[in-house]
Amino acid sequence: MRIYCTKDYKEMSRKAANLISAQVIIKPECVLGLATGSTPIGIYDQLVEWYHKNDIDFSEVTTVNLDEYRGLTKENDQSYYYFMHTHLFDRVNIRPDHSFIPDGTCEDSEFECRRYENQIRSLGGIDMQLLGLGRNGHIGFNEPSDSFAQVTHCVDLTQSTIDANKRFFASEADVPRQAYTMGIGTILQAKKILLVASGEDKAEAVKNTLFGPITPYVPASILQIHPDVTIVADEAALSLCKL
Ligand SMILES: N[C@@H]1[C@@H](O)[C@H](O)[C@@H](COP(=O)(O)O)O[C@@H]1O
Repeated sequence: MRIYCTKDYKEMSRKAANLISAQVIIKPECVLGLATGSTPIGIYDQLVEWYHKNDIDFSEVTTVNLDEYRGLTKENDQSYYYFMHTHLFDRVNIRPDHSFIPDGTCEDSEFECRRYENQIRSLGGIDMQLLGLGRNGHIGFNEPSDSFAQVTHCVDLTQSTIDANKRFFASEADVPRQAYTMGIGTILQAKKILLVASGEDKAEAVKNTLFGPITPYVPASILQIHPDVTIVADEAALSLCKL
């Protein structure tokens, strides 16, 4: 596990964007696993800036997203589909038929989860998976639980996640209670994993992820056993770790 400690959010974003850009340079036809949440926004902005300077080309890249709220349409400005289009897809040359996100409107959850998992497999797996970190240690929407979920599945969001994400919605009642997410197994099969974290409110989760016991109660802790994980976090997020 490589750990980069950056001064602040801006530096974290640039460092992580550099690693993604290196992946695209090494393998232009790579499959990038992407994440949502407020943390990756600076990374996407940086990639867009480099795209305009012709320093990165997404024309052969395929993307797969970690998760999507169940029940939100693509037009809903809180859907992860909308988020990805606003922050990245509509601003660079990723081909529309080369980006995949679970379909939040599919009511048959078993069908949708199987379809999405097969989609990722048919692409040959993920070369680099970008991950944010929930305050309770969740990755994607894999919430703390008594076992690690293998494949893409439908989850009931915890109150902690609903509370953390309600800032994006008009009211708490509008926050979806369920989501489709890649499983821990899906994530761990990525060849490389890039975890980003910023701010003091992630410090406890970062400490438990990096140095705590490997337990499904801190889903990100399983990253300790993946052979190629890079963490890029700012000083505040690493403030409880003795490096
Ligand atoms: N499903 C997403 C996660 O993928 C993300 O990592 C987390 C943290 O978000 P933020 O970066 O806004 O703290 O939020 C959501 O729950």
